[in-house]
Order: sequence, then structure tokens, then C-alpha cells
Amino acid sequence: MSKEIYENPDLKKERQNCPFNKEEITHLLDGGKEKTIERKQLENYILSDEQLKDAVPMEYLSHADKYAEELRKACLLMHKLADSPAGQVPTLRALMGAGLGSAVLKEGNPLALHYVMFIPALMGQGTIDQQAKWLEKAYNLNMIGTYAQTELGHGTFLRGLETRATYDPKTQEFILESPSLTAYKWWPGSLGKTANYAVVMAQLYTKGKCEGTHPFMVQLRDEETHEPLPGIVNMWLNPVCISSYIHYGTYVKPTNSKLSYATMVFVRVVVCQDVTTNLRKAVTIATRYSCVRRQSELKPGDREPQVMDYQAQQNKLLPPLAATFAFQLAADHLWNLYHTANNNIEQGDLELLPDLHGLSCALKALCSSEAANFVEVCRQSCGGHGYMSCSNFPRIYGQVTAAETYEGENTVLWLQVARYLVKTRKEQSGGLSVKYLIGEEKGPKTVDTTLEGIVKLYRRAAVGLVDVAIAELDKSGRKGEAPHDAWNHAAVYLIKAAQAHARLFVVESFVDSLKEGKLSAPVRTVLSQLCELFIIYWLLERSGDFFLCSNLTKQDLLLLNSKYVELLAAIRPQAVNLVDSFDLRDEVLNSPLGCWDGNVYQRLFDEAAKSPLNQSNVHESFHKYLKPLLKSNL
Ligand SMILES: CC(C)(COP(=O)(O)OP(=O)(O)OC[C@H]1O[C@@H](n2cnc3c(N)ncnc32)[C@H](O)[C@@H]1OP(=O)(O)O)[C@@H](O)C(=O)NCCC(=O)NCCSC(=O)/C=C/CC(=O)O
Ligand SMILES: Cc1cc2nc3c(=O)[nH]c(=O)nc-3n(C[C@H](O)[C@H](O)[C@H](O)COP(=O)(O)OP(=O)(O)OC[C@H]3O[C@@H](n4cnc5c(N)ncnc54)[C@H](O)[C@@H]3O)c2cc1C
Repeated sequence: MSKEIYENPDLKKERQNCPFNKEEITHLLDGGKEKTIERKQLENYILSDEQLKDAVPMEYLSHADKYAEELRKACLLMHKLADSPAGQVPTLRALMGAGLGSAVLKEGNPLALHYVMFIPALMGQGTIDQQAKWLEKAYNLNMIGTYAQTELGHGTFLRGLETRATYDPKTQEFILESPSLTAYKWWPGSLGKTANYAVVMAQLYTKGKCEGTHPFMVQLRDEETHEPLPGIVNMWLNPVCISSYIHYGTYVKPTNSKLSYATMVFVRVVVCQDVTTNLRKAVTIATRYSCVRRQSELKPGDREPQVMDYQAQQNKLLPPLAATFAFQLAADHLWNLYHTANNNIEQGDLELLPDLHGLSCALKALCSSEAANFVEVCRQSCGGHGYMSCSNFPRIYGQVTAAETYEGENTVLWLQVARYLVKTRKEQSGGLSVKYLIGEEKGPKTVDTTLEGIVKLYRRAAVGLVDVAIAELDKSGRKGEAPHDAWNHAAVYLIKAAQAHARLFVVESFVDSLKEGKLSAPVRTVLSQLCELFIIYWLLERSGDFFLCSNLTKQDLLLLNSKYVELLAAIRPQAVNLVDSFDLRDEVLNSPLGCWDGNVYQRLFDEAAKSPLNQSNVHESFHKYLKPLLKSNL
């Protein structure tokens, strides 16, 4: 007789009478039914391999053992690539992201940078000949690369990087050197023990002149022994400049000096999707747990309620649930812009480059910072059990907060966005995503709290905050401040304007996607409720921006608050069905709190039993340290 599959009765009840087709949302998030089938096949192919399972929880291994175990599995995954049912590129994309990949490589993928940055740098910046020489070698894993840009002394200010590459016309070689301790490459993933090549960003010097940062291919280690090459500390190696800017000893300026930054733009676009996947994991764990957990007393004398029935818990979890859809749809729009811009750039048309830079900075900063805040709220919403390592919240939080720093520290990226907004507003010319800054906002200033009316408020705030920042810059200019001082003294206003621009893009993406999307009525209803909840949530959180830039009144705000709590109650019954639609397997969630069957307490107990400390009643340290203390009569 088949073993009865346990399902927590509360979760079972949550799943009854779902008013919409969960698979329709799964297909929407995957990019279509075929993509869902492909993803599930790939997940089965990878997760059914016993050799990819951890014998002991990673948290109980030493640093070196963790590295070795992750490298073992990463190499096994690469061997499995050839036979993957989904093909190499979709498989690699799945294995490098926060979904399937993190289910196997919980501490991180030692080969990630090879695929996420090293190969994209070759593809985006190498000449045809260089690509012919290295790409096949890289794809065949006959070399393992990383992207070495950040130094001990510099990560943000690329024009301040100290690593030098001096061109010697006599030998037609580049001499790479780290002139100081602060010039040492620091942070690049895989650089320490795994990679034997690197794309090294260095200041190019030729004929005594610095031509700025450029990418160089550098071999780090012997391909047979893996020993660092001689002089690797003071790199005097035979690097090759990746790009085609040196012609017979003469430097030829690229069409745009920032094309050497292109790899970072690509990864910023990918980061938006990655942090959204991590947020989906956190929301699923917290939502299912909040429907299993019963605590306290809502109605005197009644049974302890599911904590999800507290409005306070709904206020914690439903905005992040809505955010997962908002960020996914915005990231999809950005991905499409990236492809269009990249195809144009390959034809020499750089017109969309500023727009792509502005939007990729804006969304990477917004999605990573908002996701980090939301993941922490999800962790807190699970009480003590949310704090346990096995809940997976600490690891998810670590991954999302890292994204606030790498690929461009968020503050620095916000200021890049502000630079683009101010320039567009002043010059009255700009790209696709900033058209609203050109000309004056038309239409009545009165506020209506319909979905369209709220979007108009976001646009008013975005324009208004740019104008406030420009007024600050002009005020400083009139006081005789130099432009760089005026810019620094307006930073708070500039960052607010940049954030309002990013929020407007996300809000319009969400609303437009629902308008354009071929959705069934029940799915449209629930996603429209999430959309309205999210845009009102953000408006309430940032109401100061809207008061400053529109005719929003206290009455309007009270009305929006009421609408917000009504939407919490309306969405509450579908919370579990919505996270089920994400179709995240237990292995991907990797958390006893979020498992599909809701068997939380037994799984928590089983996880605790795996601790080495629970393998004996009395740990040996008692006899060494505690017993002598107890006997010492201090
Ligand atoms: C902060 C940056 C962008 C400043 O660069 P800088 O050269 O100083 O430029 P300016 O601020 O003076 O702006 C000049 C001009 O160039 C435009 N611009 C800047 N960047 C780009 C770009 N990427 N694409 C297109 N255009 C760009 C800018 O808009 C200005 O245009 P104007 O028309 O207004 O003149 C730079 O220092 C920077 O990017 N810093 C961040 C460094 C970074 O991201 N590091 C990541 C290292 S790799 C990593 O972290 C890996 C992580 C592991 C993993 O992902 O797994
Ligand atoms: C997990 C992780 C993985 C990484 N992987 C890689 C990798 O593989 N390869 C690689 O090359 N690098 C990597 N990095 C490094 C990363 O790219 C840098 O840490 C990042 O770019 C930030 O630069 P920084 O560390 O110099 O910070 P800093 O810029 O020194 O930041 C310190 C403070 O200064 C502020 N600040 C700096 N400039 C300005 C400004 N102009 N205006 C206002 N405030 C400013 C920042 O906002 C911040 O608050 C990684 C980092 C992390 C955390």
C-alpha cells in the first residue's frame, strides 16, 4: 500500500478551493509552459544524483572542507552538463543562479565567476581572434577564469585602480605590476585557489601616458601543477590586452571609454533576477511556516490561531510576496533592454548605452536593497526558528546583502542614476526609460487613488524629486560652489530622486505587464490585487516624497491606508497558493520551515540531531575544561 504522504492539515486547508490555476502563474514566471517542463526535467536530473547530496550539513565542515566539498560537487555538475536534458546554456544559467544551483552548492560555486564574469568579459570585450583562442578553451573548462578588478585599496573608483599594465613597444608586451599593497587584487571570486587565468582590470600605460582601465588576460597558475606562476605576487607576466585598442604600438581610443565596464552592466542585470529568486525562497519559507505556526490567542478562549491570521504578519509577508512579482517583471523588461542595447552596440550603435547603464544601476540597487530588507522581515516573521542556520534565512540574507555591495556599491550606483536623470532633465533629451523627464508633467494635479492615478503620483514624485535635486545644485552653484562640491552637497536629494525613478520603473512594469499579459480572469484578479497592494505599500512607506511633489492630502493617505488593509485581508486566503505557484522544490528552499508538507517540527528536530554536538551525551570538552572548573572551588 502506498505510504500516505503527510501534509500539515492547516496547509492542506489553505490549498483547498484555490480560485486560480497555480500552473498558469508558474508558467508566467518561467517564461512559458515549455520552460517549466524544461526546468522540472533539469531539477529532477540534478537533484536525483545522490553524489550531489551533502553527507553532513555544510555548516559543520571546516572552511577548507567546505571549499573542497563545493569544488567536488561543482566539478561533478560540470560533468553532468554534457548530458543535461535542458541543453548547456539553460543548464548553466540554472546552476549559476540562486535557484537550482544553490540547492546543490549551498556555500557558493567555486566556478561561478568563470561563467558569470570571465566568459562574458571575453565575449563582450575580446577581439574575434582572442575569442577564437580562448572561448573554446574556456567553454571546455581547459582553463578556469575569474574577473579581477577590485583591489585592497579600490573597488568602487575604477579610475583609481593602481594595477598597471605598461606596453613595451620593443617586445610588444604588457608588463603588469601591483605597485603597492593597496594595488593587490582582493575579493575576486575563485582567485585564491581555483582559477588559473583572470581578466585583470589595469591602468593601461603606453608611451608614458595613462589611457585608463582596460581588461587584460593573465595566466595565474601553471595549467598542469596549478602552482602560481613565478612572480605572481608582482605580476610580471605575459598578459594580453583583451580588446583591440593597441594597433602596432599606437593606442586607438574605443568609441566609448565605458565599454570596458560592460561586463559589470551584464552582471547587474543578472543580479536583479538572482535577488528576486532569493526573495521568492524567503517568502515561500515564511509564508508556509506562518500558516503552520499557531501561537498566542486572537479570540479569547479560541484555539491558538495561525500566525498568518494576524494583520501584523500579513503586513510583514504580503508586500514581499507582491515584490517578487514586481521585481521579476521589471527584471524581464531590463533583460529585454539589455539584449536590444547589446545587439545595437555590436553594430556600433551606442545610443542605448546610457539608458542601459542608468536602468541597470537603478534596478540592481533597488532590487538588492529592497530584497535584503524583505528577507530580514521574512526571517523575523518566523521567530526563533527563523534565526536557526537550518532555516536557510542566514544564507539567503548573506547572498542578498552581498548583492548590495558587489557589482557596484548601491549608493555609488544611485548617484550614477542621478547623474543620468539630472542630465536628461536639464538637456531635455534622453533614452527610453526617462521620457517622462522631458517636457512638463501634463494633466490635473488633483489626486485620484485608482491604479492609474497612483501611477501618475509615482511619475509626479520622480519628476518632482529630480527638480528638487536640480534646485539644490543650482542653489549651491549660485553660492559659488564648484560643481563637484555642489554635487556632493546635494547627494541626499540626488539619491532620493534616483530611488523614485527606480520605483516608477518597477511600478509601471508591473501595471503594464498586467495590461498586456494574456492572463485568465482569476490570475489577473489575484495579480492585480498584489500589484495594487504593492504600489500602495511603497507609496505609504515613502509618503513624504509624494507630499513634496503632488497634491496628495491627509484624506488621500487615510483612504489609501484603508485600501491597503482591505487588500491584505483579500490576499491572505491565497498566500500559500501563491507561493506554491513559485514551484520551488524543498531542496531549493533547503529549510524545514518552508517544506511543502509543512512537517516543520519533525524536520527541525531531525536537523538538530545532525549536529556533531548531538552525537554524544557528554562532549569531550567537559572533562578538559568544565569539570576542572567545577572542582576548582573558585
Ligand atoms: C562608479 C563608476 C561608474 C564611475 O566610473 P567613472 O569612470 O568614474 O565614470 P563617471 O562617474 O565619471 O561617469 C562618466 C560617464 O560614464 C558613464 N558610465 C559610467 N559607467 C558606465 C557603464 N558601466 N556603462 C555606460 N556608461 C557608463 C556615466 O554615466 C557618465 O556619463 P556622462 O554622459 O554623464 O558623462 C565606476 O567606477 C564603477 O562602475 N564602479 C563600480 C565598480 C564595480 O561595479 N565593481 C564590480 C567588480 S566585479 C564584482 O563585484 C563581482 C562580484 C561577484 C559576483 O557578481 O558574483
Ligand atoms: C561577496 C562579494 C564578492 C565580490 N566579488 C568580486 C569579484 O569577483 N571581482 C571583483 O573585482 N570584485 C569583487 N567584489 C568587490 C566588490 O565589487 C566591491 O567591494 C564593490 O565594488 C564596492 O567597492 P569597495 O569595496 O571599494 O567599497 P567602497 O567604495 O570603498 O565603499 C565604502 C563606502 O564608500 C562610499 N562611497 C564610495 N564612493 C563614493 C562616492 N563616489 N560617493 C558617495 N559615497 C561613496 C560607499 O557608498 C560605501 O558606503 C566582491 C565583493 C563582495 C562583497
